[in-house]
Amino acid sequence: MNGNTWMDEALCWINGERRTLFESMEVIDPSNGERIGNVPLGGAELAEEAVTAAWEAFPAWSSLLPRERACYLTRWAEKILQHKEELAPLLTREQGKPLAESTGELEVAASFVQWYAEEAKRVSGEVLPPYKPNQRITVIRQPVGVAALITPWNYPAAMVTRKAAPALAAGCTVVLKPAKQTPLIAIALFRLLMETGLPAGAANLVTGAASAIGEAWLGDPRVRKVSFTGSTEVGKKLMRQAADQVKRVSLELGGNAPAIVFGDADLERAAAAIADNKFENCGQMCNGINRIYAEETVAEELAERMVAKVKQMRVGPGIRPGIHIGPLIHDSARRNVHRLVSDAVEKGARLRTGGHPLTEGEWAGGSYYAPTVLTGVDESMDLTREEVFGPVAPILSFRTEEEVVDQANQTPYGLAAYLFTRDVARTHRVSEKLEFGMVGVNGTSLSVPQAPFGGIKESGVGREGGRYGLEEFLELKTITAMVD
Ligand SMILES: NC(=O)c1ccc[n+]([C@@H]2O[C@H](COP(=O)([O-])OP(=O)(O)OC[C@H]3O[C@@H](n4cnc5c(N)ncnc54)[C@H](O)[C@@H]3O)[C@@H](O)[C@H]2O)c1
Ligand SMILES: O=C[C@H](O)CS(=O)(=O)O
Repeated sequence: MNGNTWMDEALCWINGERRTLFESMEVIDPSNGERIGNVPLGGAELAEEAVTAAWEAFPAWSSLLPRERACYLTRWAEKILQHKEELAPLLTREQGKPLAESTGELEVAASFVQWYAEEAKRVSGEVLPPYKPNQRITVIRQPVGVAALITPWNYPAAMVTRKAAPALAAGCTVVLKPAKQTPLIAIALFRLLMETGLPAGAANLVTGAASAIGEAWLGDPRVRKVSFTGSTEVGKKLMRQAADQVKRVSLELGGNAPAIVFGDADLERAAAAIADNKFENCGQMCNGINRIYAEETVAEELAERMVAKVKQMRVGPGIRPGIHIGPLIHDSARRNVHRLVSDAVEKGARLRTGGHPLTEGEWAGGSYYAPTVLTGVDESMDLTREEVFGPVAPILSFRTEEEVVDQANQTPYGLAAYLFTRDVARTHRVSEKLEFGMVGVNGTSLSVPQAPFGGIKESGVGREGGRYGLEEFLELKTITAMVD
């Protein structure tokens, strides 16, 4: 099966069947601006139809034995891995990331499904000690109900499975809306899910107008849960809409991650880990480093090591072998990145490499930006407060541990933070003081199936991953019985 076949069948999935509409919307390849496909332009009506299918499927799906639900998920994971080489070019074409990153993302996507297939079997309750004679207090866990899942464009495969797998494992049925920039990989993953023989209606996918679909789902009392990954702005809107019916919410929103490099750190290790994180997916990662604080004594050496690494990175169409950095998702994202870099330079930052759009030759038509390292950055510059979401590494310097922890925490966001040091006591001291949901120490890899992923403050509520991610789709029920 080739990539075109996946695109030819780019339709919604409702009640186990493919659905199309007369109206459609285009999917654009960000590496050259060309149209690569069309998907249905769904709205409130289709959204409601999807909820009806999920609502009707819920009693049977939630009544299956956990090990039966696990079988569908295991088959789904196997199919994703079996097809990853065909799906990776599809992901790259609509999202832009290099082919190796797309393959890696599909492996991660499958790992969430596999992990939740196992975890489905471990949902259990508790028997509590009685307060009165002959009293039996039992706590059970039950699926929340129909769950609405809204996914972003930056990790369009992994975010689908990080939400859908725990929801289905818990016994929820789902309606999912992928981002308009990257619906094709979500549709392909759903096709594989349907091929597992999943009962009709247990999982439904709608593409189209985000706010119309969102309003239909948030206003529908049959939907009991919404799980969203994307911008803080949209997350807040969904939270307000969810309040009307007190729906459960999980929000994974923006970040402004600091990376703190202390003078005693292994600088080569720090530079490599920071560069890997910062330039992955062209810097479009919610837990991507946004501010690099280097202790004054090592700031210049860290900058030189970073610049040397960045200069070796090849920018181009992700589909081509040997490319390290693809295009940004669209031109307005590129304009935003350039606005932030220009503001920093105007306010005195030193451009060490990059700092401009790439528009000529092989870059023509795509939204490419030269990977950038800036030194002499300070807090007056907008890029230290806003999420850059692009291939830009801004380096600030600091003198004391107290000062840098305070600066790192000066943000309304609280998703991820990183620190590099050889001092074990400092590792614990600083990790505990950082006001973020996740802290990486001497490394930047945070997203694994077994660990909770998520933020505090305006970076979101709830967690994905691990048994915590499953809890998001379960309700506790206390049964207190008198047995005399
Ligand atoms: N946390 C993350 O992983 C993440 C992912 C993507 C974008 N972002 C942040 O968001 C910024 C803007 O990106 P974006 O505009 O694509 O994000 P976005 O929040 O607009 O989109 C994310 C998802 O929400 C949907 N959506 C948008 N408006 C909606 C509404 N009113 N109701 C229901 N669903 C709605 C989108 O269609 C998409 O599926 C980025 O620059 C970045 O800062 C963060
Ligand atoms: O961008 C947000 C994602 O959650 C990043 S990751 O796939 O978890 O690394």
